[in-house]
Amino acid sequence: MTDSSILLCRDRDGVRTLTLNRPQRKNAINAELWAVLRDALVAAGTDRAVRAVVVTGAGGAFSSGADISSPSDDHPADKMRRLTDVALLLHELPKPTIAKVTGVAVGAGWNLALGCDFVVATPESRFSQIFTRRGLSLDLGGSWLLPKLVGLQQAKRLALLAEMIDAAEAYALNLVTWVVPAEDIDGFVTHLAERLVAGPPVALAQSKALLNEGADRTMRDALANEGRAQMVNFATADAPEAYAAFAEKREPHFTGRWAVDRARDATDLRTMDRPTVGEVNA
Ligand SMILES: CCCCCCCCCCCCC/C=C/C(=O)SCCNC(=O)CCNC(=O)[C@H](O)C(C)(C)COP(=O)(O)OP(=O)(O)OC[C@H]1O[C@@H](n2cnc3c(N)ncnc32)[C@H](O)[C@@H]1OP(=O)(O)O
Repeated sequence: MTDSSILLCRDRDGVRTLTLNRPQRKNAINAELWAVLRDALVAAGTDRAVRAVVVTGAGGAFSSGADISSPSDDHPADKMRRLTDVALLLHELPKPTIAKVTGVAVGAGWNLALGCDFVVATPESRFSQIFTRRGLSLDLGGSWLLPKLVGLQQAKRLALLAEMIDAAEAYALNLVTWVVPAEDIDGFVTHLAERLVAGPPVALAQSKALLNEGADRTMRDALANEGRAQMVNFATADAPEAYAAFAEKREPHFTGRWAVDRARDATDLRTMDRPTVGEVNA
């Protein structure tokens, strides 16, 4: 498990919590923190004991985006590659991700939160696509995420005007999933993560990928993708377990293993071609 003083990694009951830990800079992300965050996302994606990931910030802020306190000497292209790596790893992580936002989330800091599957914020949280105030434009996937979440015109309003908005407005714009009182947010996120950990890992990963890709597909292609995903789900032990649990009127216990060889994990979908049922049962 990757751990460093600027990114804290904590595991509990299948939930890995990654905490940006540069509170003196509102958790601004410098070159070192981009690199550590990238490694932590790779580790979370491949560690089969990790069933859900929470990303948050220390010291009452989520993240103030890229560190602009001093011009770093690494090449801008290297910076952009690091941001690209983090954005894609987060987007394609085959596990549910939750951004727990207290305080500010601006620039790449906000898009780090939006790159998670769920955003939980407090009423005091504040958000800004602040880039243009720094002579920059959107990054960390903001140009893909914002139009999908709020529509093109509101995305341009947020990006071109770089306004600071509060959690209530962010929620109204579908940019926050839940707004929770500050005193309740830790318990809320813990319970949400527990619900996700109890789910079928393969089906959750498939559902996330289908929805991430679905909006850009034709209905015909989306249905074909759903069929392929369902074939994989049916090849795991989780589908028959769910049916048996229903018949026996009990809660299912999902493992994310193949039906034929229950010792084999099926959760490492990213590193293998999505097999058809025939291949798995061969
Ligand atoms: C292929 C070729 C490509 C070429 C491209 C070249 C481009 C180069 C590559 C660029 C890659 C990066 C892309 C950019 C991503 C971004 O995220 S840009 C946006 C950066 N972030 C900001 O501009 C936010 C700056 N901060 C603020 O506006 C405010 O701090 C706040 C977040 C609104 C909070 O305000 P407040 O609560 O009043 O706190 P402050 O007192 O302002 O801050 C407390 C201390 O923290 C320091 N700090 C805050 N934010 C940052 C930051 N982002 N970087 C560094 N330090 C920060 C702030 O200075 C205070 O410090 P002290 O004064 O020492 O107390």
